[in-house]
Amino acid sequence: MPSHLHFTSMTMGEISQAQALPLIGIMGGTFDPIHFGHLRMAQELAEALNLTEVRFIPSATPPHRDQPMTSAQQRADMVALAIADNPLFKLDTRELEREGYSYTIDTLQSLNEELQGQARLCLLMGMDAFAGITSWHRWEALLQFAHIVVATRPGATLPVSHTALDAWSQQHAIASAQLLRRQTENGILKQEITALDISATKIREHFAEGKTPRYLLPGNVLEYINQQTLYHQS
Ligand SMILES: Nc1ncnc2c1ncn2[C@@H]1O[C@H](COP(=O)(O)OP(=O)(O)OP(=O)(O)O)[C@@H](O)[C@H]1O
Ligand SMILES: O=C(O)c1ccc[n+]([C@@H]2O[C@H](COP(=O)([O-])O)[C@@H](O)[C@H]2O)c1
Repeated sequence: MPSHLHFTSMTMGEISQAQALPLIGIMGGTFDPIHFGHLRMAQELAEALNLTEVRFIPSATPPHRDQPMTSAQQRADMVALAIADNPLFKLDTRELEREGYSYTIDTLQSLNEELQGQARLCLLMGMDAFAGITSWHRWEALLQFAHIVVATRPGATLPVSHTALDAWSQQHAIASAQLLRRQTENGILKQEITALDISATKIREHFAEGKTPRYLLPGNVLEYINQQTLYHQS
């Protein structure tokens, strides 16, 4: 048995019960705006991990960046439009209903309380987000509430060796999606996905330069942006 599997304190019955629980993907983001990079990542991770649903959770007040150009409600509206045709994808607005910074740990804690042990959580993120995770609020406690699944992203690299993040990643590494399903302790899985070099920053730049970001994001989201004249369109 690999050394990172710690089954000793659980009975076989408890282990198979944990393995049978549905896995829910948690896709947090600023989504300013949501684009095909987010949607494709959620789809591929859902398939790789056999997730029963993916919850898109727009951040109301992101802790580590400037306040977004659009309101939290507008970003949630765009997410709702983008995921409307996918029964696997759900919008969760709990961060819009909370005061103060939208810390992920608080979100995971409230989800776990709500689920009452009837499902397990997988926190989905791109490699760029993972590279900065040691600056997150109570980052080392995140694994108490969810697995962390890190998707590859063009331009983003693995943590540099001999850092706290590198040590943590190695200590909790899960080798494959199949092992994640079987593992009772939360861990960190790196998952290769189709490389789509799309970012919300680039999309906002397209608008600023008077170019169209068509084909980088869903058509109905682009329509909404145009209707609401978001992103400094003249
Ligand atoms: N093209 C992509 N490939 C893989 N992961 C992505 C991609 N775009 C976004 N993500 C991931 O989705 C999550 C939410 O990202 P976010 O809403 O900040 O989008 P972004 O495109 O990175 O935005 P911005 O350019 O404004 O920083 C993060 O975990 C991020 O790493
Ligand atoms: O909890 C934190 O301290 C924290 C710090 C930075 C980012 N996050 C979350 O990470 C997700 C992706 O963030 P971003 O800035 O890449 O959109 C989003 O859900 C943020 O709320 C969370």
